[in-house]
Amino acid sequence: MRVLGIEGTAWCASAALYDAETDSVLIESNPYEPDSGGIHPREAAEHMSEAIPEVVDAVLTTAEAEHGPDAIDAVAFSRGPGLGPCLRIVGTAARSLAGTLDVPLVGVNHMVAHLEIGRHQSGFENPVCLNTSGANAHLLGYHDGRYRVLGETMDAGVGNAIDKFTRHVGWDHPGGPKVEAAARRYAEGNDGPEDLLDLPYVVKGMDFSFSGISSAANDAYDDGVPVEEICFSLQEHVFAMLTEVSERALSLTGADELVLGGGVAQNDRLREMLASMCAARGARFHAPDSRFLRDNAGMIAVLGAKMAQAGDTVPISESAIDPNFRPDQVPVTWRSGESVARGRAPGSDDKTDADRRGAEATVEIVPSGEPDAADRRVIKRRVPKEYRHPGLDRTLRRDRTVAEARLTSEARQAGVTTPLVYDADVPNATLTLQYVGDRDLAAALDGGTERVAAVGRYLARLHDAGIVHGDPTTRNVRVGVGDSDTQTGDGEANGTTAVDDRTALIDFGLAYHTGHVEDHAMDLHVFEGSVRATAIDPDPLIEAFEDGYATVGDDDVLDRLRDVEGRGRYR
Ligand SMILES: C[C@@H](O)[C@H](NC(=O)OP(=O)(O)OC[C@H]1O[C@@H](n2cnc3c(N)ncnc32)[C@H](O)[C@@H]1O)C(=O)O
Ligand SMILES: Nc1ncnc2c1ncn2[C@@H]1O[C@H](COP(=O)(O)OP(=O)(O)OP(=O)(O)O)[C@@H](O)[C@H]1O
Ligand SMILES: [Fe+2]
Repeated sequence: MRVLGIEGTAWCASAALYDAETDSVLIESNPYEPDSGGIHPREAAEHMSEAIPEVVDAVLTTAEAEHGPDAIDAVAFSRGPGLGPCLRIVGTAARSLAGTLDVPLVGVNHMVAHLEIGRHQSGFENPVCLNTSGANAHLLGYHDGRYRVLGETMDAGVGNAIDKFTRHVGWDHPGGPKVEAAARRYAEGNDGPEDLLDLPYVVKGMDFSFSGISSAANDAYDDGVPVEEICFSLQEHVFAMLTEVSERALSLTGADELVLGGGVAQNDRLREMLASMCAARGARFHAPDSRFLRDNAGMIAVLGAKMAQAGDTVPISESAIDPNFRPDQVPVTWRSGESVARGRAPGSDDKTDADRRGAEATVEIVPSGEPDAADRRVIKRRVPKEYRHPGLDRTLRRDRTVAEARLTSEARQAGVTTPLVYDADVPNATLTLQYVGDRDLAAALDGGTERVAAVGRYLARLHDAGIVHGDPTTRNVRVGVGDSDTQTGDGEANGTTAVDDRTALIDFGLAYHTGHVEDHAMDLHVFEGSVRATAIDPDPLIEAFEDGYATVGDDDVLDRLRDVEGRGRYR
C-alpha cells in the first residue's frame, strides 16, 4: 500500500509518500518563516495556500513516475489539532486529491501521528510516549482502545514556552534551536558544573506548568543576567521537568519503553536526559530522526497507512477539520493489545517484602523476609538523578525530603492515616517511615469503590487543613489486603470507616500549604487521571471518589475540578 500524506497544521507545508511494502518515506516540506515575532495565523494560512499544492505536486509526480497512474492507494491528512485557517486549506486539498485520484481519505490526528512514528520506527510494542512540540506537551499511554493523556502541560506547550523567551530577547522564530546553541556555548565556556539560575520548577503528579518559568526567564533578562546563562538554566529546568514526569509515567504504568515525539525533541540535551533516565531504570528509549520529529507529512502518511489498512477511512462528508482534536478522542483501530499499565495488573504488587523503586526514590523494607512483622519500617532514599544538573538535583531532593517529613505528620494531625516518620536524614535525603498497608491501591483498584471513596475523604480533610498532596496517584495510596468492597462506611459525614483504618496516604514529597481552590482541584484531577490511566472500568471509581470527597469537602473544589477539566487542553 502507498499513501500520500499532507501536513499543514501551523508552520510546515508538507507532503509525503509512504510505501508500506518497502517501509520507505519520501518527504517534501516548505516551512513558513515569519519575518518577525511568532506564527501569525493569517500569514501561515497564506503560506499553506501557496505551498501545499506545490509539495503535493512534487510528491505525486515522483510517485506516478515510479509507479504509474495508480501509484496512490489512499490520501491521509492532518485533521487537527492546529490553526483553523491552515487546517481548512489542508482539508480542502486532501478532499479534492482523494476525489481526483478516486481513493479513500484518512483523517489523522497530528499528535497521535507524532506518537505513532516513534512506535513504528522503534518496534516497541507498548511504550509511554512523550510529545514535546511547539503547541503541546503531554504523556500518552495506550489503555482500553485509546491513547490516554497520562499527564500534560497546564498552560503553554513546551516549544511555545521557550519561544516566548526568545521573542522577548528579540530572536527570530523558531527560538528552540537558538536556545540550544546558546546553552551549549555557556556549558562549553565553563570548567566545572555550571551555575544555575533559580527558576520555577512546577510538577504536579504527571502534570506540569511552564507559564511561571517563561516569565521568570524574561525577568532575568531584563535584570541583566547573561542570555547564555538564562538559556542554559531554562533548558535544565524545563527538560528536567519533562524527564521527571516521564519517569513517573513509567513508574505508574509499569511500562519499560519510552518514545519521544515533536519538534522540541530535536534538542540533544532533552534526548540525553531522557536516555539517561531510561538507562538508569532499565527502560528502552527511542527518539526518531529529526525529519520525523518536527512537523512533517511522513508521520501522517505512515499512520494514514495503518489506519487505511484497518479500514479506518472517512467519507468526504464527514471529514471536517478539528482545531481542538484531542489524542484521546481517537478510537485506535490499527492496534490491539494490552493496556500500557499491564505491569500494574492486580496481584503484581503483592510481594510486600521486596524492595521497591518509585519514580524518585528507592524503598528498602526492614526487616525483610518477615511479611507480617508489626515493626516493619521502610527506608526511603531519594537517590541522585544523573540526568539533572547537580545543583537542581540537590535542591529538589532536599526540599522534598523536608516537605515529606513535615507534611506526612501534619496530614496525620488532620485525620488522614499516614506512616509515622521515625527519622529524617536531610543531608542524605533519607526518611525512615512506618510500614503501612499491604499493597498499593494501583494493584487493588478494580471494584474498589470503598477504597477510592476513602481517598476522597482523605483529600477533603487535607484540603480542609490547607494542605495539598501534590501527587495523589493510585501508587501513593496503600491499602489493606483484607478489605473487600462489601465493607461499607459507617455513614457519618466525617466518620472513619473500617476501610479508612487500613487505607494510608504516602509520598508527601510534593505536598505544600495552600488554601487555593484551584490547587485543591488539581489534587483531584491528578488522582482521577491516575485512575483513568489504569482502571478497567474507571467511571464508578471516579464517582465514588467524588462522593467521598463531597461528604467531607467543599463543593467549590468539585466545581473547580469541572473547570480544570474543561480548560484542560486535552480532557
Ligand atoms: C499542532 C501542531 O501544529 C504543532 N506543531 C508544532 O508545534 O511544530 P513542531 O515542529 O512539532 O515543533 C516546533 C517547536 O519546536 C521547537 N524546536 C525546534 N528545534 C528545537 C531545538 N533544537 N530545541 C528546542 N526546541 C526546538 C521550536 O522552537 C518550536 O517551538 C504541535 O505539534 O503541537
Ligand atoms: N510507608 C510505606 N509503607 C509501605 N510501603 C511503602 C511505604 N512507602 C513507600 N512504600 C512502597 O514503595 C513505593 C515507592 O514509594 P514512594 O511512592 O514513596 O516513592 P517515590 O519514588 O516517590 O514514588 P513515585 O514518585 O513513583 O510515587 C510505594 O508505591 C509503595 O509500594
Ligand atoms: Fe507537531
